[in-house]
Amino acid sequence: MIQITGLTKAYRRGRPPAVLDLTFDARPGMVTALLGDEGAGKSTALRLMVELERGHGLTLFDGRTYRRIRRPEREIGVLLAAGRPEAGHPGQRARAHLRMLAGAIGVPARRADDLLEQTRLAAVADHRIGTFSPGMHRRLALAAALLGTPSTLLLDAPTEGLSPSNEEWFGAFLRSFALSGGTVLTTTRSPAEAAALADRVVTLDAGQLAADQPVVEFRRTRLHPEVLVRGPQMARLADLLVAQGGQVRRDGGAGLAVSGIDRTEVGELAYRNGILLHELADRVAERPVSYPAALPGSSGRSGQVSIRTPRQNPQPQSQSQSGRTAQPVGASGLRADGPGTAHPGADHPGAAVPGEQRSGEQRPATVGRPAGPEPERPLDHRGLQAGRWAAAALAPNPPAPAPAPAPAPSPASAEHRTRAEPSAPAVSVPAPTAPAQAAPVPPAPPVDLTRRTPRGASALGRPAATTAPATAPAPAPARTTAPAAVEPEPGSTAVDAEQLAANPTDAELLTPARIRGVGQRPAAPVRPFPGRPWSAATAELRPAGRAEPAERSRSADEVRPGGAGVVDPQGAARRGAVGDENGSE
Ligand SMILES: Nc1ncnc2c1ncn2[C@@H]1O[C@H](COP(=O)(O)OP(=O)(O)OP(=O)(O)O)[C@@H](O)[C@H]1O
Repeated sequence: MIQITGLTKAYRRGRPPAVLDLTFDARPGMVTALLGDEGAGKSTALRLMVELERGHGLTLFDGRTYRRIRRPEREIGVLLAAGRPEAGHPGQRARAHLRMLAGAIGVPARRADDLLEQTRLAAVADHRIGTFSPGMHRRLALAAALLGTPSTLLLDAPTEGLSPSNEEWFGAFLRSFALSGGTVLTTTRSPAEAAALADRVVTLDAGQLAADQPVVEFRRTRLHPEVLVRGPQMARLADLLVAQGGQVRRDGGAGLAVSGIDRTEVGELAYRNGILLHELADRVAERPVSYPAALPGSSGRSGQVSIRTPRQNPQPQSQSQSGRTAQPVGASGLRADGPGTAHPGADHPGAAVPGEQRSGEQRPATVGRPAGPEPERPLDHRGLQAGRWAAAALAPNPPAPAPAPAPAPSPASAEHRTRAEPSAPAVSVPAPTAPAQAAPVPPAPPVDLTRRTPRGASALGRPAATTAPATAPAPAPARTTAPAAVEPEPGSTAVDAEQLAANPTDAELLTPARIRGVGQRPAAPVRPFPGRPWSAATAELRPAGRAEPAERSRSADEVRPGGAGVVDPQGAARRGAVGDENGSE
């Protein structure tokens, strides 16, 4: 299961974002196509998901962010856009390349051979990658993505360069992968391809979600069949077709696109009238649409991300002091708030409706997506949501309202921190007895993760020194230091703050800075030769007679052998040798 929430990326200030507040799910057992024109933001979205790009938002793979997966190569197969990284070094042979990758991830070499068979590359397995066609590159890259036997595939334009027969093979492969329970998210520019490959089609327009539809709905609203006919006498044929009740429009110089009359009839009509045809074919055309109002069926899930505090968590099945029976919750600590849609954690039947505990009413607890086809939903106006998101990101933290007394969180909440296994059934939390003197705990506001965390603030978005209001008696665990509750915005995705408090790595991980990016600069300069005094290392690398004061701070580049401003003849010779080796391969 891939749960994508509020992905946003702006490459440059003042330019429209490449991806804005993108929120949708890709579910197991299904092929989900991310469809969009050139530059719609598909590749950027995929790169954000696997944290190759800095940005806002959150992507969970079976409840974990990419960097929290211990061995991602064994769980997620990634194929990025063609033209960026080629399948491998042009001088290397396909088999050797795949075996090398297999060794790197601890997979037996025979898996590489099997995948060469599966991807129809066995015949060219010992050819150099540099001699491969674009389609072969794609298949080799797909084989590499499959090496770790992943359960999830993220594929960027996987069919680019494939021949029609290999496209067919690839479609069948994706279908069988999904049927065996795998999750597939693949991008495409072609609506017809999306309709052919996918069970669900998510349409991106200029970086924003335009529609999220089951494929049947997509076909109905976005595609229509037509007949393409070409030849030298198209004007005459057009008159005949119109007389027969068909709709005809020009397609290129010597072509007609005909709807309302099937291919056989068009062919027969042309034959009876002695009209020569060069081409006669069925095709699927895209209906012209104006985004976003024309498209129904967006997921309705909001891109807002906020941390849910313990107070706002529905409690596990236990008798609280008030005598109410609380409902079991999902394992991942992430909930569905959005109208009619589930998101992180809410796939478990039994996930409780947020607000139940606040209102004190007993309501049916299940908010997971119902089995069977999804009901049609009104279009979610993304622009409005995005505007709210931007306003929230810019606004200062809202003042906390007065604290409201509430029952203490149950010890069963420790159970909730258990992560769900991929496609695991609902986690039914046992019903422990609530502590006899459960103290009321003041609730804390949800924190918008899309807002920058100020320096010195905790991962929950407020200074760690914030103290509990007087109404919160002891015992006071760290999380009870939160101020009063703020109603989460309907439709926001919530993260269990209790989970974050108990697991500092998670808390750290979910800070906006971490979600935004990777590759922060190290605080201290890197020493070129660990163990040696800094000044000695720099002196060794500096040309004779050009000594500098030892205390001068130098960047890692300056002191690295071969770095800028450094003479390192041995290093240069080594680099030359490597270059020759590569060239001669
Ligand atoms: N590294 C970058 N720096 C600046 N702008 C970028 C960068 N990468 C992508 N963009 C811009 O972001 C937008 C989305 O690009 P992206 O590659 O994600 O689109 P795409 O839908 O994958 O397109 P295509 O189908 O052509 O691959 C485009 O306007 C593109 O120009």
